[in-house]
Amino acid sequence: MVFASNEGNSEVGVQVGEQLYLGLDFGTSGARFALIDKGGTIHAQGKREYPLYKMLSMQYEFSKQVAYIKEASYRKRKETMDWVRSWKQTLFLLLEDVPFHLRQIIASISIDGTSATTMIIDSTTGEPLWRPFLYNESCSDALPVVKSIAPENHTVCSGSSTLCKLVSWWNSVDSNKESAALLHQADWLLWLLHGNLGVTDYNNALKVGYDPELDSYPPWLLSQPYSQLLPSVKAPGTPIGVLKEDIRTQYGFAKDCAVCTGTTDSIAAFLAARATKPGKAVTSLGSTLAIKLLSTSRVDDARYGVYSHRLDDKWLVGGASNTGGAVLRQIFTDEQLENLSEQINPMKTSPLDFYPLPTVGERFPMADPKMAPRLHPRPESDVEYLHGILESIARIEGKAYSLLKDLGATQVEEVFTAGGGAKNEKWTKIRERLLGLPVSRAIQTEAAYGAALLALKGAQQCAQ
Ligand SMILES: Nc1ncnc2c1ncn2[C@@H]1O[C@H](COP(=O)(O)OP(=O)(O)O)[C@@H](O)[C@H]1O
Ligand SMILES: O=C(CO)[C@H](O)[C@H](O)COP(=O)(O)O
Repeated sequence: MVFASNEGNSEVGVQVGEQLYLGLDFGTSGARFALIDKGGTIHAQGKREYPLYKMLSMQYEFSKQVAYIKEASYRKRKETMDWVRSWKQTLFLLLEDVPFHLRQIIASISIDGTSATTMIIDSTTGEPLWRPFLYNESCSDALPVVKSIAPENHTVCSGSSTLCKLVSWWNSVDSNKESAALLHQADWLLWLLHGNLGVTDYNNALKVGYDPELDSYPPWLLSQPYSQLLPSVKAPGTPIGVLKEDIRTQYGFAKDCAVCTGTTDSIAAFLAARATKPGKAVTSLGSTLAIKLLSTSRVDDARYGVYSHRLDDKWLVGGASNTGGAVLRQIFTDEQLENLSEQINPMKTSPLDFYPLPTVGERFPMADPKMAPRLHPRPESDVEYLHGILESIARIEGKAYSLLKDLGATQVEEVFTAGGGAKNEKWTKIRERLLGLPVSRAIQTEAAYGAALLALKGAQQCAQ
């Protein structure tokens, strides 16, 4: 646990009667919180790695001859991560990390999670009926069915979409369908706090097929038998209820502490950067590379993994590549990254041409579940190797922004960086050289800060 509080730091004292707003970010490799006041000053922040809980999972294999077999042909039991237990534990550890004396004046809470991380739960108890489908998992078995019902190149026409995960589950089980419901990771964590099942936000709902322009699920989706599992959709930062009484008393939060709808991690990172003009963009260099460009025009094209999230009256056009920090972490420790980066000349072009992926499969700017990582030949020098990887990831970023322009989005004119990679100044310079644009570290680089801004938005709605 890394914990920072501004306790004792006089200039961030809390004024009498002042209230604070808590944002929680459940990212790929860990979770964080940020506690802010209405002016955006941070009063406390912290992070937790996910505890590693293992569980035996039923690995269903299907007969290749029968598309929708009623019974699994055989089952393998293998050890797998118990994400549900890990996320739940992390949520309450983060609440414990919030300074006790500040909890009483927290007016609202919001949470962001990884996009398309899909949970099938019991609609009465909220308990999971199945293991979660993670954000980058591809359920391509469902793709033909999804493509047969959705408009051509719709956002859901990707194996990693929430809808493909829902259809894959629906076609692989025979029981529990009538009592099942779908939630996203952030929705389920928020439910643990407020207790009202079946609510999501229009950012998380995008990849199950929600249309943020119509502000509804489209008819082609509502006519499907599994549409009964879909949650109701509200704008991000909408108050859903207040903190459950048992949690409130156990942790010492205020009686009317509101719990508000959340968003996805890369949208929260965009909100944190507070980029408000079309043409401004945020690249989240976390475990993945997620791009969000503020555009006056909407662009959706699943052939390239491009989709548009709604942000009030504009569009956040972009996508998420599987390249990014996860590949770096497979090869280097954070300390090695720091030391090796120091020795890189960012003005020198690396001759190495890689496509860094942590495993097979890419989502954006090419949607290719079979794309293999390319990280060889590895040079003798680790400095040159890291330089080649950073430059190759920057080239992918450049291709992504060019693609968005070619597809009709507002031309990018400035890029802010969020996520763990934002601290790497040499990487920033490499990216600036390749993008030919101003690239800088966002003032606030943590998605948790964006989630806290959503909590602030929700509290202001409560006050109206
Ligand atoms: N100095 C650095 N240069 C480049 N990448 C870094 C550096 N330090 C950490 N990272 C990368 O940042 C990533 C973690 O960023 P973070 O935003 O916490 O990820 P996430 O929220 O997606 O789990 C790691 O994958 C790590 O490789
Ligand atoms: O890569 C990811 C996890 O970090 C998510 O896919 C990322 O959140 C992108 O999804 P969205 O654009 O819907 O936020």
